[in-house]
Amino acid sequence: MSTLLAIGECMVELVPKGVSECQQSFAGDTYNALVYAKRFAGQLNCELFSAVGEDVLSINMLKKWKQEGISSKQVIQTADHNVGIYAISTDQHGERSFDYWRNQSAAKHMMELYEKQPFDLGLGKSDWIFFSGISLAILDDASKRVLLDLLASLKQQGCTIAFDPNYRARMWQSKAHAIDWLERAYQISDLVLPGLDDHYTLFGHDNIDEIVQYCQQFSINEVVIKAGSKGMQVFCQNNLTAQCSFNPAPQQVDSTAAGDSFAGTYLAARMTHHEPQSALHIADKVASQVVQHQGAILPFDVYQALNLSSAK
Ligand SMILES: O=C(O)C(=O)C[C@H](O)[C@H](O)CO
Repeated sequence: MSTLLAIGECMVELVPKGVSECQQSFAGDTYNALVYAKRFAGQLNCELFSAVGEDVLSINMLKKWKQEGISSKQVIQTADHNVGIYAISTDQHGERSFDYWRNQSAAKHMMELYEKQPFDLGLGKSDWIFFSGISLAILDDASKRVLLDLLASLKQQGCTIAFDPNYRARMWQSKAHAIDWLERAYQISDLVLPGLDDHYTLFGHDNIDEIVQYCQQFSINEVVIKAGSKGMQVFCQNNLTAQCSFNPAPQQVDSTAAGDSFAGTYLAARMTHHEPQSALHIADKVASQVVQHQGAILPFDVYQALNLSSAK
């Protein structure tokens, strides 16, 4: 059984319902991707490397992961910090924005805790590892370095590294700070999933070709570009290998996790030997459904109704 390890932070997710109630679940970009990977390819062993607290919400979170089939063997639990929280707001077009309560979260300390950990967490047993710009942004710079060094050594041991830049401006000191770390991440990645919006904001790239050209300075095997209304394209060893035109959802309710569901499904499809073209179509289908529902994770029955088994 192949293993996909995601690295990052899962939080309590709140969707306010009126003034005094919230729909509560658990989400965070790399965790979201992992859930969608597991749903698409149940045969994969899906694990999250993170840190959580010992508070009641952290404990519930671990129970939820279990229900989703996500392993928490690689999770470090600490009594010193609690789980982070975020709340989703949506505008009239279903575009989401987030408020965060995560400055003191356990996940921010995951690399310090990892270095003090007396046991081998067995991260090197992973076949693929997925991390994001948010996985880096939550860490202080010294911990970012520890994480990237760890990933570089896991890559040497044979793990395939996948990275989604997932830029969140307010989590970085400046654009230059984000670019510096993002480029270090690109340098060690085998597969990347850049979005045109992020590349436009950070580098001024305003089309797919500019992103492809920029990526040529790194030795990335597979570049999966999400360009919104300009569609999606996959480049393997710099050659256009697959593409999919923009397929807007009939109604967008909440854009949360559109990119994460796409990334997780794409990775799971590639890990289970789908060609890029097939992986792209399936991932797009999942993302179009995700934006029609509130919150990051689709209810299981809604996911099942997508009937992706015919694509397997
Ligand atoms: O913004 C973050 O850090 C999150 O991980 C929350 C959301 O689940 C994620 O951004 C959706 O893509």
